[in-house]
Amino acid sequence: MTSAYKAKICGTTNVEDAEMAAREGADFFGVVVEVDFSPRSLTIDAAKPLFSSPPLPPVALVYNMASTRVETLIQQLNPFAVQFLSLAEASFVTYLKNTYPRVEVWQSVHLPQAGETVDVENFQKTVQISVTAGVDALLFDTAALSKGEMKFGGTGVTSDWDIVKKLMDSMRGTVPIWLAGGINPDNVGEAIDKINPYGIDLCSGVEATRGKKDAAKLRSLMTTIRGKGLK
Ligand SMILES: O=C(O)c1ccccc1NCC(=O)[C@H](O)[C@H](O)COP(=O)(O)O
Repeated sequence: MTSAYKAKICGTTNVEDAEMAAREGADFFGVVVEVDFSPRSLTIDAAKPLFSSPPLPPVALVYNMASTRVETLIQQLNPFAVQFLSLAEASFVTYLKNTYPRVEVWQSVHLPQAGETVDVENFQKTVQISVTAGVDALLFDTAALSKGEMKFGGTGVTSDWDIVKKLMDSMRGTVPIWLAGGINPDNVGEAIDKINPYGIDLCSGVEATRGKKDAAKLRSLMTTIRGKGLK
């Protein structure tokens, strides 16, 4: 039996944390690759040990990476999926799907933090373009300012879950939709109850220190996720 909700432990920087995520029952781990605004980012070379014999399907996250570099990443790391933090061109998504059929293409969509205005229609259009282009999954995350810089992920900040629900409900049944942004062991139950996503993606909410995961937080998170239903 597996949990009804998937869990992806992201911003993984070392093999020990990937193994810990697997032991605690997560389904995927994510590695941020060559993203300058992320303190958890690794170069392709530094990421190789995490991808060489992974304990879970590994996802490589990229932001505005040149298309040739994305192909180098795929050839050198052989990820389960490439997750675009910036909007991938529809033609590039189609090209990747045709050229590397075993690699999934995931697209992050960043909403402002809770309390800020959201152009829902515009988000719906963006998301529809990605789905039509053939992405395998969508991740609704939060973009937020930190120390004067806009960060597209790893913020530890939630977006407006009522708006996420509205967006998600309008896309339900197209591709799996993940919820990310400021989720932690204390609010994951409420997030699942409210949004009913395909899966939960999180990073800072299960860290002991920046870039290092915490076994107790991971266990607590996974206990709640598993308690939300079995299939
Ligand atoms: O972890 C980072 O530093 C990071 C930076 C830029 C993009 C993504 C990043 N992390 C990976 C993720 O996809 C996170 O799980 C997601 O953004 C949610 O992060 P958090 O709010 O910290 O749970």
